[in-house]
Amino acid sequence: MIKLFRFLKQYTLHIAVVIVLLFVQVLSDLYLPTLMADIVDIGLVNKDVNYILKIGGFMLLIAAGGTLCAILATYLSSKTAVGFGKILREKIFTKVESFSLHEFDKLGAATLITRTTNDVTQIQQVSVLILSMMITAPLTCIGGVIMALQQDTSLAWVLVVAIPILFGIIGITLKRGLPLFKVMQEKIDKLNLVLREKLTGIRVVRAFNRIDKERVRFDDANADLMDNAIKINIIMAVLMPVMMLIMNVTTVALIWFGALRIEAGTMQIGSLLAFIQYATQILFSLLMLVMLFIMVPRAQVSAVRINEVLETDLDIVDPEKPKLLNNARGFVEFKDVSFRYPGADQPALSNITFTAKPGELTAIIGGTGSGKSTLINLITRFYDVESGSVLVDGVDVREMSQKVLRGKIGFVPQKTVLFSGTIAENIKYGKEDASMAEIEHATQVAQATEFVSELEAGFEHHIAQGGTNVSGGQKQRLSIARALIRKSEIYIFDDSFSALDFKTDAKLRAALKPEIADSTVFIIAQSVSTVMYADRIIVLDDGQISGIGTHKELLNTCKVYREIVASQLSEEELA
Ligand SMILES: Nc1ncnc2c1ncn2[C@@H]1O[C@H](COP(=O)(O)OP(=O)(O)OP(=O)(O)O)[C@@H](O)[C@H]1O
Repeated sequence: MIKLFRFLKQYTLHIAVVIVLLFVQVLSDLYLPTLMADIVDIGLVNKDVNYILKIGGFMLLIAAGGTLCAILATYLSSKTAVGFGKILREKIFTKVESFSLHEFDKLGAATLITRTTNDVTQIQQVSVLILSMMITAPLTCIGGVIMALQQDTSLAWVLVVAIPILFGIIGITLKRGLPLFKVMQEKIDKLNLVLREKLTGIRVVRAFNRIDKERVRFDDANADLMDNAIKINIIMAVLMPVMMLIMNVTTVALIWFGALRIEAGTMQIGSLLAFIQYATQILFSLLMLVMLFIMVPRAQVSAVRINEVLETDLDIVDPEKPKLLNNARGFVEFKDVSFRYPGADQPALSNITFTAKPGELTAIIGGTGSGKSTLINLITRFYDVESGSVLVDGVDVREMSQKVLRGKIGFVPQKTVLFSGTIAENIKYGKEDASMAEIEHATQVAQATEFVSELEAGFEHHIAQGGTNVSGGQKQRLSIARALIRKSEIYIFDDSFSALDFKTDAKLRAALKPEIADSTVFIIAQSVSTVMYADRIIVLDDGQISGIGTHKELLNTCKVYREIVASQLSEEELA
């Protein structure tokens, strides 16, 4: 957790003020019992009303000052902790944003969400405790012992007995409680994972009548979390009364033995009362330390989880001195590229070499899992090559800034993603400052105008989270419009026409042609009719290029292509 405290730098002044305020508060708390003893032993014994009023008034002032310090300290420490939480969430979010797809896959969305929310909250809560108790508890404890001994040394043995018992109980609590606290976050993670999967896959869950099974899965995770929380609560439920019992027994012992000393004339009543108050303060401060000992380890688990995110070595980073690109606009070149997903035995792509120029349409075809999307992911630098190089405008993509690279690309992913917001906002996602005319034009080319104009709110129609309130084909067209509005040098359509009917597909491709005529275009498609007019068709088979050329050339030279064609086109079309 100490590592995380480096983010508290901007709150240094706040923390310093809190320390001073708490110091003053503790001093005032420690001074009050002594004053009270004076009132009893001097004021009451001598029936000196003036003295009682004077010291009483002084006590009121001191108490008011202490309270004011406590309020201010609590306000500042809460402000610091909340600010700390905000900084941590920002840091995690920024880091996660720079994750490569591999790092996302490794950690998973569910735990990233828990770490950004629940784990940060743990740290936030414990920071308030640390800020107040780390100062107050030890200071009160040490100060209390000194002040108590000043009142009477012979009763100190009662504390000498009580404190080790208290420490014994703290030890047992920590031994039993710590493992439970440590797994708490993992159990919350598990619950989030199940919940997330269930909610995102709700249609499949329903279609396959798996609601009951999924409920059991959720209930298991939920009950597991509850069981753990109950075990923790049982420990806490036992701990508190036991601590109170020790405190009360200590008080009774002090009164008992103090009374004997008073009777013997070796102690005054005021001193006993003050001693009892100091003993209570000492034991309470130890109780606060226990709370700290309980909370800190749990927050420590959260801190480790947060640090794990913050310290993740990024696979894909910008070079220190990104190369500037020459005037070329959209040249893409693969030079003997091989790539393997982390942990995979077999490479997903092997020895891929080709060049694509502006004005050219390159189509990629191949069976499922042949590496088509992987090839595209290397152009956008979602992953880095294992060997060889991918060049854009003559520069290795690893040597240019990711922002510049992706600024050149209009990408339509295989799995369409829309964000909650209006249709216009979703299209503008491709170009923030796009005018209404540009939005309308992109929509027109993507063949989405008709369905948008049929909507009551038109471009202001609200897209639900995940784009669930539009059809698959409509989503695809909006996602194409979003890419087109960028006027990119390189366009990538990853199986982007699959949800369109034949007529819309033909109309869209005709409208698309002039729009992307000067760009380098990649189309991944399963159907021969989509790829047959391409300038270059790359036929992938098991991660390798089994043929490259035009439709005609491949019919003569590539067996795999001929098989794909034969499975899709009729004899007449083939002829
Ligand atoms: N994130 C990943 N981690 C590990 N292996 C992966 C990952 N993504 C894809 N693969 C594997 O890499 C190979 C190529 O996958 P890719 O998605 O590129 O195929 P594709 O040709 O686009 O398939 P499809 O037409 O079904 O979309 C497959 O064997 C796949 O299982």
